[in-house]
Amino acid sequence: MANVDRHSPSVVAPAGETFASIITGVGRSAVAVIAVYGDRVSAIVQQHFLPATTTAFRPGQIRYGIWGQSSVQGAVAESAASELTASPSVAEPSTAALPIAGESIVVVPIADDRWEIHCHGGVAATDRVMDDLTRSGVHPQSPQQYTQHMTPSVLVAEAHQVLSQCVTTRTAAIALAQVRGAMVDWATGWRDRINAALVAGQSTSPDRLPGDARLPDDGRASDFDAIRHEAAQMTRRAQRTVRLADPSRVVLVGAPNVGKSSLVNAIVGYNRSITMDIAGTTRDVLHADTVIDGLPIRLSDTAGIRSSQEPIEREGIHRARTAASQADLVIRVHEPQTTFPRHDSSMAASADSREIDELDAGTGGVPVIHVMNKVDRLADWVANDSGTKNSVTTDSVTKDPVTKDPAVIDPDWLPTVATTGQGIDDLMQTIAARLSDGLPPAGAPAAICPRQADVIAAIATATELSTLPRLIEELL
Ligand SMILES: Nc1nc2c(ncn2[C@@H]2O[C@H](COP(=O)(O)OP(=O)(O)OP(=O)(O)O)[C@@H](O)[C@H]2O)c(=O)[nH]1
Ligand SMILES: [Mg+2]
Repeated sequence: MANVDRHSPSVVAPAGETFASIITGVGRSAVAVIAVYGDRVSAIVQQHFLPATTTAFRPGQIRYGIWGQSSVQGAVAESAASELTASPSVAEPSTAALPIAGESIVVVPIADDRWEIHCHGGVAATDRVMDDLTRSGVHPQSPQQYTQHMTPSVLVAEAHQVLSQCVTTRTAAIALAQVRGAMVDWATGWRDRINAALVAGQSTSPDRLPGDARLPDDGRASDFDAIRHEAAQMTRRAQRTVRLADPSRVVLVGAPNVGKSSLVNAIVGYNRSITMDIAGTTRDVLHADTVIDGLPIRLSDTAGIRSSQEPIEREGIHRARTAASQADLVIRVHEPQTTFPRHDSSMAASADSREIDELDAGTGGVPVIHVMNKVDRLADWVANDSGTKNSVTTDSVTKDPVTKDPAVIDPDWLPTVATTGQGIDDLMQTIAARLSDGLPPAGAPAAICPRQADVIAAIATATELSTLPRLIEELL
């Protein structure tokens, strides 16, 4: 979580006072961030923090160490405090602050007057740090009061709001980068550059379109392309970043009995869904929340898709389609029997495959991971069927039923056995990797609410350089 942005909005705390505020949602996240700000922040934090290394504290560092109650109280601590405050940017760590029973934490000096303490997100750990700070004369404040102390920026206020709702370190890190000013810096940087370009270009051709080969490149065209390119990238990511506090929606869909519920149970590690060797077991959309690789995820198990006249099953299938079409990621589950079917020209079989085709069409645009479940049955299925009109050869399967031999399974499909856990780690890693594709890199600007996403989308599609300063002001 501790990625530092070079430039960050400064705090405006009353002279002589120091404040602390838990800026992540207490008990919601695995890691809590406590902002400490004001004149004496450096001295006070060092009364309690013993860093792992003894180099001087500098803004922008990430320092690991132990948080423990200081054995030094009163006048000694105060005198150390005033010395350190005199030259905070070259402060030597206080060796006087010896921890008694310490807890591993991270301290990040953001600026001379604003540090962050990253500790365990539980109530006990945050209470302890806040109590120690309060005893050292720090005034506890709510996140709202903290935001009021920040240099007024609607972007930072919005980021605080989102940060306090994030439940995992990965998502909180994205919001924290915005609290530290990633988006503010992006917007102000571009505003200054574009204003300069507009002033410089006033005497030439201010309405020139970017990339217009007939006009000489005076730098404005490439600036215009570059900001729109960056905004377009943020717009693509906005689908996910405007919902940082919510889990990613991962929906399992496929024909009945392929093992969707069994896969959900294998991923979450407990029997969330009923599984049974009867097609049509799951009737409604069932959710299970989990965290994979630091990402909050809501897995949705759904009814198997087939042609059915039964009203409850039909409604379940309708809900499955809707969930899949609104997903961040679809896990399309197959099994050997449905993937390599015997030639069955019955009305029922073709009606079922029409339903499945419709499902696949309805999830067009949503990223999909294909899973071949029940690969333990692959050899049996083909062997029992050898000599019939099956579409795979027995030879290619019996050699190694779990192989990703293209003759057996599409190489991009993940083989699993939900009932034994085989392939589940791979599946979870693939889910995390696909969801991470849509997230910004550490410290990058991100549109973290619909208002920001709308303005960024307008910047991405702007047709004239001269409209950008107004849009950027709107964002700020
Ligand atoms: N051999 C084998 N059996 C499996 C595997 N995965 C699931 N099963 C079994 O297949 C049957 C159906 O599994 P479910 O998880 O209920 O299938 P589903 O896709 O949720 O079925 P519906 O809810 O009816 O759509 C159960 O008896 C499971 O124990 C697997 O990888 N190998
Ligand atoms: Mg099921």
